[in-house]
Amino acid sequence: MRVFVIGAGNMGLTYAMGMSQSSLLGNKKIQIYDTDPDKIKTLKEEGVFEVHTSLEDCLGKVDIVFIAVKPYHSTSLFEEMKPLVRNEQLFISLMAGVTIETIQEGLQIDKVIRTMPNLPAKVGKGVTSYTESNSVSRIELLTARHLLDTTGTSIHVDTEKFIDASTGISGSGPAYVFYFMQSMLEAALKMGFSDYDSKVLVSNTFEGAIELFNQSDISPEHWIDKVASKGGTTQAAIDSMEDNNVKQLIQDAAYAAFDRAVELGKE
Ligand SMILES: NC(=O)C1=CN([C@@H]2O[C@H](COP(=O)(O)OP(=O)(O)OC[C@H]3O[C@@H](n4cnc5c(N)ncnc54)[C@H](O)[C@@H]3O)[C@@H](O)[C@H]2O)C=CC1
Ligand SMILES: O=C(O)[C@@H]1CCC=N1
Repeated sequence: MRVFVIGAGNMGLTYAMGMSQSSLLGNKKIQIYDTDPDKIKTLKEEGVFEVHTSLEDCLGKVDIVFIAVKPYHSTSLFEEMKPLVRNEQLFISLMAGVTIETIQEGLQIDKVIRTMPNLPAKVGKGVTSYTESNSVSRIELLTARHLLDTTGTSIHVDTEKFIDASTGISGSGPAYVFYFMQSMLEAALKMGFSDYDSKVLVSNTFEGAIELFNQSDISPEHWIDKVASKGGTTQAAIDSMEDNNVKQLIQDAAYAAFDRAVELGKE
């Protein structure tokens, strides 16, 4: 199977690396293309992928095309791709907001899988939601799932609304976690800890909490109860967050990302 990735950025490279491990490729390398000459040069030197400097020599010959450019580059990219693509090919988009219909119309093709990945895919801990156009067969869907799972885990959703919604939860979500971490790091520094000690305190707190959560069926709310003693320190912190409506603010932020994904689809 010949797999081609367009856009060798955070996501494109991450998926290309993950998919390189897939048995579905046989002995073929992942093919990759980017418009940035510096990236092309580095990728050629590394020799992991079959690197292309134009679409003409390869796009028509591959089976699956991953599109991993920024949404605002999609219109011009589609113009360039359109004369070179075939309707039997499967297109898998990683782009936030860009709808299946836009991709079908832009490329004049039928088979599209729209996904929403996230950055922990870089370390094999990504989560990708995906949905497909009507003409994608069951076997193509299974193949796509296998490829997506090379970077972590995936969930199938029935409609594109859930792709936009998962953008607000898992796609943008790592940034919310980093925001929380940054806030805790800044608090630790203000309290007088060194950079190193602040990082150890914060990263181990996150890692330990996630591990506890993953190893049980207990909800985060109940875990909070296990940390908080009546009238104690944790309760003081949670009361402060509740008084400041932090939970609602986080939910508002997730909805802002969801709404922005829907908006991007209309631009
Ligand atoms: N970074 C993230 O955490 C997530 C990103 N996404 C989506 O993934 C897509 C890519 O995002 P990133 O990888 O973060 O962006 P990036 O900026 O790291 O990578 C985009 C790459 O596309 C290349 N490019 C631009 N125009 C091109 C063209 N016409 N042909 C070929 N290559 C072209 C750029 O040179 C760049 O290397 C976006 O659509 C974004 O919505 C989705 C979920 C998470
Ligand atoms: O911020 C963005 O638009 C992309 C989509 C989800 C994460 N990064």
